[in-house]
Amino acid sequence: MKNQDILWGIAPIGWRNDDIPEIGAENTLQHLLSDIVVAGFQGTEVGGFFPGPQALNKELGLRNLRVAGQWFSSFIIRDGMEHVRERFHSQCRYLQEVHADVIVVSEQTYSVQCLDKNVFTEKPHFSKEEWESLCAGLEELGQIAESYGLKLVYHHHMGTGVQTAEEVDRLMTGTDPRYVHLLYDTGHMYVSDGDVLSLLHTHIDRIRHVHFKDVRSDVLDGCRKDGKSFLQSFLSGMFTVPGDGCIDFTGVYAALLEYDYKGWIVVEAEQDPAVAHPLEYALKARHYIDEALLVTS
Ligand SMILES: O=C1C[C@@H](O)[C@H](O)[C@@H](O)C1=O
Ligand SMILES: [Co+2]
Repeated sequence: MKNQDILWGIAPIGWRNDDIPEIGAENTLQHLLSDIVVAGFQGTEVGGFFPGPQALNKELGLRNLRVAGQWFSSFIIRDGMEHVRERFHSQCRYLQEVHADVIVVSEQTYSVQCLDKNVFTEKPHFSKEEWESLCAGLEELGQIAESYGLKLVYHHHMGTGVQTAEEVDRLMTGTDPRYVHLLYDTGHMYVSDGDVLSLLHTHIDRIRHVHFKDVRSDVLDGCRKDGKSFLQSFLSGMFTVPGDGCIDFTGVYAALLEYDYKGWIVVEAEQDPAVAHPLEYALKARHYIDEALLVTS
């Protein structure tokens, strides 16, 4: 059964968001992890508020949960590798101790992800030299990750220099497939390019981690029209859980199975937890996965 090669997770981002740490701050680790068990997921990703490895392993073990990975903001272009390496080693060490599979890297040089700028028109573009240093730096980080038993998966992201399918192509072409893998995030690709399947078909050989994020198209249109920032857009409800928006996840999931994808699919839907009840949305996602994806595969 191909389904068994896939682990289903849900990210803490619906409960608490590292991009705006004050929202959902009342949600404790124990609360989050217990909600994840109630909703029937096998694991999660590490949030900024998570404790050290010993305390985290204890809470995970009590609930039979696993950690898939954690986000790492790199500034290879802005700061150079000498400033990135040590921080990367330290995060890999942590992830190894909590038995994670991937480290999720996003180059944040010139990023408008957390700035009050129009995310639809003000994304950065890297020069030829910047692309070269980014690709070389990521290859080095990928080798470091391997030495800790982790895969470096690159996260294409709205408002950054690696956002569009064309930019992902450039990154994949410029890096060694042994060390630099790809995280496929449906929500970011839909908002950026309006199409989620092309990237999947083109780069399936590099995809080692998946984020299932859905998009409310009416909210997206409004945010685009109003020139909202990334943070304003998600607070307005641009993203939601799979099955609740406009992306056809049946096609995406069928393609992943067809290509024999093995690894995590993590539901990742950042919304304001004061508006979208995190457990309610986690259950909604689980119901959709069970009824629309798993029954037909
Ligand atoms: O994987 C992710 C991590 C978040 O920090 C980010 O802002 C979100 O959009 C995402 O896709
Ligand atoms: Co993501």
